[in-house]
Amino acid sequence: MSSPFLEAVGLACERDWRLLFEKLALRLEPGDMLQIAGPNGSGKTSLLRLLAGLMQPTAGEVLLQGRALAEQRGELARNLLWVGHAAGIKGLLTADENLSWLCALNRPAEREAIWNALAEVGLRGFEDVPCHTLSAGQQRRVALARLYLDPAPLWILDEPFTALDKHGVAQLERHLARHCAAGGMVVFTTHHSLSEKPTGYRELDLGQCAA
Ligand SMILES: Nc1ncnc2c1ncn2[C@@H]1O[C@H](COP(=O)(O)OP(=O)(O)OP(=O)(O)O)[C@@H](O)[C@H]1O
Repeated sequence: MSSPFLEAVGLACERDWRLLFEKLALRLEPGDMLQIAGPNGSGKTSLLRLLAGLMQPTAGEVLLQGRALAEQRGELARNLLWVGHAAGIKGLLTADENLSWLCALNRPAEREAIWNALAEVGLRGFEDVPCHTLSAGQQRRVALARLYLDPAPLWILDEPFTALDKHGVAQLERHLARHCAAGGMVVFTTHHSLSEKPTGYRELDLGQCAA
């Protein structure tokens, strides 16, 4: 039997000497969408950071295609797109410049592709203005434009719906569902309840896994 795309085994996470969760297991296969739920402070962001290889677990391990994350740098960058809670956007750079350098870290993107992605997220006409002049929702949209540029199969998204208006929320829900329908995978946190759930949708409630 082949390994799952992403797997967590016996995962424990301690922060500031507090055990947030332990013995946590999960598996992700193409088409899966996993929503991490739970109260404030239950460890949702911490779990996403563990799955993205940005933090080391207190116990257990995360495997990407059967191999420990820690052993995989190039594969990780090719397979995984991380969009954190903070939009990660530099205020002095334009939307175009922000996306150029964010993409350059993994897969450089052509200017035309960047402008098309910005149009997809409703930012036509805002490509060349410094991001500090954009609203919070528009800055979030700049960060989310990466979901139209990066072919990584696994998206790990921390509170992607934050600051989006109703139309933006609906559009992002559709885009995530389409990604899963095409064989991609999404792991995300949100306090928002999805109105569109693909077949592979599951929820993991950290409130129920508290140590
Ligand atoms: N950088 C850090 N250093 C030490 N402790 C941290 C750090 N970041 C978070 N924590 C602690 O870890 C716990 C879980 O935080 P985390 O951000 O993972 O929770 P969360 O479920 O995502 O919360 P929220 O719903 O408020 O976003 C909290 O008690 C928090 O104080």
